[in-house]
Amino acid sequence: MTHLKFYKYQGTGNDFVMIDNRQFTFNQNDLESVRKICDRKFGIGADGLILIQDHPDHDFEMVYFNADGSQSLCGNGSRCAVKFANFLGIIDQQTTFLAIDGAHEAFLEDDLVHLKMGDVEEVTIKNKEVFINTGSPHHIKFVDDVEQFDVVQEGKRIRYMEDYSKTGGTNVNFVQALSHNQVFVRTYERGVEDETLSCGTGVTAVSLAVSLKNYQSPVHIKTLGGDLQVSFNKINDQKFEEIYLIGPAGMVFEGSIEI
Ligand SMILES: N[C@@H](CCC[C@H](N)C(=O)O)C(=O)O
Repeated sequence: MTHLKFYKYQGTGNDFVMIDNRQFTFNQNDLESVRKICDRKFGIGADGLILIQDHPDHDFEMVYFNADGSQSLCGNGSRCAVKFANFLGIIDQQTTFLAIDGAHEAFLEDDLVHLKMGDVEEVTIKNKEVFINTGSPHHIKFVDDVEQFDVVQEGKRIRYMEDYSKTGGTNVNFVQALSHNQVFVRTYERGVEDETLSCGTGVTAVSLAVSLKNYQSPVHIKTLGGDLQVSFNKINDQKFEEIYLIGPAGMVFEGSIEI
């Protein structure tokens, strides 16, 4: 048994167990422990687990796991990692850190984390639905009343659709237009296999998708866990640069667990 110190963070309700792993106290190949720690009945409970580690060329490295132990880019998790790195004294107000999809810049301003996402070079449209990879894969479906929509049932169906199953599946976002430049988004997340209260890479993909319907940067996004903004430079309908995911993130509690 090992005594592991952890911190619990949330970014618009997407919640994560954070571990300062600069001394390699947690074995990143121990996926059974990742799953146990994230379990809401037998562990701490979280949508994902994040390790903060030293890196020779960047301020830090963020290693992200979904609750089931799989890995991908997490936008909200990255915003929490920036706040955690600031709390640990690794960074001040701005940073460059490494994530699974490459280096990301970020800065803190007025309690919001501004996270620079990777450029997007491909937008796929099929039957009025959209697919965009923003570091993680996202299917986007427009609905009339997202509050009443069965996100879990329809999300599960699309997540395992044949087109996606060959490439590891997809996250699924359901979007309702609220007013000009505002949308309400609910997301079914792969790796959590449930709806989460918000998804950063998801709302980023949605913002780029609605720019094809003449929404302008910054797009304002309402989620069940709070409000986010996404700003971007649209080169054309396929190509986007200078993409920023902007929103709050913070520590909820800290503690230790036996693993
Ligand atoms: N919650 C995340 C996305 C995490 C990764 C996703 N579940 C996947 O496996 O693709 C976010 O805020 O971006």
